Formats: sequence, C-alpha cells, structure tokens
Amino acid sequence: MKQSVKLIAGNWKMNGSAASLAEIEAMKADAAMSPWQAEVVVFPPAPLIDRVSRAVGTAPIGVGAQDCRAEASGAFTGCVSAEILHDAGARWVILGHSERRHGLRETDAVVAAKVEGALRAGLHPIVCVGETLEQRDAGQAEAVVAAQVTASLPEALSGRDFTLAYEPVWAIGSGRTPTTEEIARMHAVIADAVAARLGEAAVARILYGGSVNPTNAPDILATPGVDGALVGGASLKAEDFLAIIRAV
Ligand SMILES: O=C(CO)COP(=O)(O)O
Repeated sequence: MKQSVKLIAGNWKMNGSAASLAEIEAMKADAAMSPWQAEVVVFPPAPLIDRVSRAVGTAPIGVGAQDCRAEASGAFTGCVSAEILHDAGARWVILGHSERRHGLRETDAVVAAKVEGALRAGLHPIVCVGETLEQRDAGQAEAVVAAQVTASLPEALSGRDFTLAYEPVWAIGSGRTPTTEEIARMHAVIADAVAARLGEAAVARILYGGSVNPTNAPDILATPGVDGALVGGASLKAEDFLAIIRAV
C-alpha cells in the first residue's frame, strides 16, 4: 500500500563539507520542537554519509546516497556499491538522476541494474525520470517519461516499496517549474506506466523535483499525485529545507 506520508528528500549533489553538519543540527533542533508531518531524507556526497548518519543519531532524518555501482564489490576503481553505502549508514539511494543520465550517459538498463543492486543491499531506491526541453517542445514528454519508467524499473521491484521522482531536466536548477496541472498530468502518466510494468498492485510514491523552493512548495505539495519533493539547491540551507518540510 502506498505510504500516505509525504517524503521530502534533499539532494546535496556535489556540495557540502564537515561544516554542513551544522545544518543537520539545525534540522534536529527543529524536529525536536514539534514533529514534522513529512518523512525526511538527506543525500550528502558519499564521503559525508558516515558523519551525517552519526550526527543524525535517533532524529527522524533518513540518510541516503546519490548513486551506486550495480555490483556488490570488485575491481571498479573509484566506484561505490550499495553494500558499501549501507555499511556507511545509508538506507536510501537516488538512481538515474538526470545529471548522471545526461552528464554521464547513464542508460535505463544501467539504472535498472543499479536498482537491483540497491534492493540486494537493503537500500530504498528513488528512481529519477524526466524529459529535456527539446523533448517537451516536440510534444514527446509523456512518451519519453513513460518509456524511462518502463525501462528503468526491474521486475525485482514487484511487491517492493520504492520511490520515483519526476524531474523535468529543464526545471532543475533553472528556477522554472511546470504548472501544477502539468505536474499532476505527468504523475498520472508515471503511475500508469508503473502499473503497466509491475502490475496493478504496484504502488510507489512519486516525488516532484526541479526548482522546488519555500515559495512554490505549498502549491506543488498540494498537487494531486504528488507524494513529496526531491529538492536540490534549497536543501543545502536548513532554513530553506525546513520551510519546505513545514509546507507539508
Ligand atoms: O535535481 C534536483 C534534485 O535532485 C533539483 O535540483 P534543484 O532543486 O536545485 O532544481
């Protein structure tokens, strides 16, 4: 059954240092003041996962990684497996982010293999999909996103709890977002594609990501079919991220 609690995920991307632990402390203080209505997870760069996990302690903040290698171990210099991330304290992993699909030419098949790796290691996957501006302008957005969903989700997800994130490539870091009607429509397309791929019983939380900020978060989070947000830039400062968490 789909979790009714919304998920607010903070993707730090290639930002952060030991000084970022102060943001975790600020989040913990806020959570201790009054309970959040959302599930909250932060995704620091891999070398910070251990320290962030320790800083979180028993606070209601999940910790995840921004990517993993599909294999469990081996001669893959510079790569990190889901098992290693789990050992460091991660319980979540973002897979198929557009900055990896487009910047690093990661294919749907590679993403699907990484999802299997995440499940094997006990990490909860957040699989990202989204169209480019060219694809949107050509009227292909829904077909592109549905095809990404179909090809990025392995059979192994049947009956499992997982998360998808709709992140239009043109909305990431641009200050531009689709209208809430466009977001609602695409989330329905994604839900249909999940059902077609994994069966009617399959349900996943579907997040929206791309230029979410404290101002637009209330409308986006109230949009039908939106089960939370994947936040980039606005997750780096506790003040902004907390405003988005409190918008739920
Ligand atoms: O890519 C994103 C989150 O994964 C979105 O980034 P921004 O919120 O900075 O647009």
